[in-house]
Amino acid sequence: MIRVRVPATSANLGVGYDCLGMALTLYGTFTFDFSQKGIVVSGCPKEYQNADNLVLQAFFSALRAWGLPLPEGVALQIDTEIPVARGLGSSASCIAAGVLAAHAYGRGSETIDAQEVLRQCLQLEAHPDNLAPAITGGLCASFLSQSADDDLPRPFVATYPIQERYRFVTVIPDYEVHTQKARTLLPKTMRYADAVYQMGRCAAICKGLENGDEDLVRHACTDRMQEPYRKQLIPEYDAVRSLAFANGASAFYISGSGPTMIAIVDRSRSEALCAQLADAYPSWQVHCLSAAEQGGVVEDE
Ligand SMILES: Nc1ncnc2c1ncn2[C@@H]1O[C@H](COP(=O)(O)OP(=O)(O)O)[C@@H](O)[C@H]1O
Ligand SMILES: N[C@@H](CCOP(=O)(O)O)C(=O)O
Repeated sequence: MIRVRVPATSANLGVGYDCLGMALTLYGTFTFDFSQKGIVVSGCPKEYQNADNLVLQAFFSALRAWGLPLPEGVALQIDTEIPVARGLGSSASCIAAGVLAAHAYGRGSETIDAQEVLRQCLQLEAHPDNLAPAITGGLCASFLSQSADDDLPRPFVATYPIQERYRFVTVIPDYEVHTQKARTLLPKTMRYADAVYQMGRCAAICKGLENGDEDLVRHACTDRMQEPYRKQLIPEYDAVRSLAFANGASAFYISGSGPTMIAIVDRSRSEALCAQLADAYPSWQVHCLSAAEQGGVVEDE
């Protein structure tokens, strides 16, 4: 039996499209039992209860890539707090869980090489922004680079701890947005001046989250690259944003490709803000989360 716990992740942080992401204290647990033949999947929506399940795809593709023996059967039980297609990295959590389980299954207690695990995960999701923090925890700035002797692009990840004072009030609408669809809304090119606007903010928000500079975070967290195009998928975006700022938020952004929205706030104001948003949207989930320092782990039985 192998059990893997993986955090939810919030990609982009508004201004870091496809390169920033952080782990949050909301978790999925994936339990693999190899005692019987055949494939059984439980604990997830019916449409994923089959051998095409993303967790199993990641598990088997990693075993094959590493030349490790395959089990004759897997019973996979999924217990997750991470909602599907809401912008909290459910797909990355599935992929990270599958690859970490393959490592534990085939390589036992051998030390995990996070870069190799991430490289394998990238076979199933091309952008590392959710996958990097799902594996390493914290706030990650990531990119891919391929030199002449690399067969595949190599991921590089800079990890920042997040100041304890911050809370991430996470507002999860009761409808889905699929990442592939949200990506089709984005333009193919960007003006030079907008790239300059974006780069400074993308670098600065990492420092502001690390050192607790709320004012820096507030001014850095204003995106021109994807939020203006995607907010049309979230009819309540403007109202939620206004309510968040009226109740003490320092910054506000669409998590990943949405529809979840996150208000960054000092912990002293976080419970009140959470209560306001939960009152305003009673059929939605509203959580007051912290940054998760730890990424995916194989738990002892
Ligand atoms: N428990 C699960 N089992 C299998 N596949 C899942 C599970 N949860 C999510 N997925 C896959 O991830 C997809 C959602 O990913 P995506 O659209 O990127 O949204 P997000 O990652 O923000 O939740 C689903 O359509 C499905 O393919
Ligand atoms: N950078 C990606 C992130 C998608 O995150 P998800 O949690 O919505 O899958 C994007 O913005 O498309």
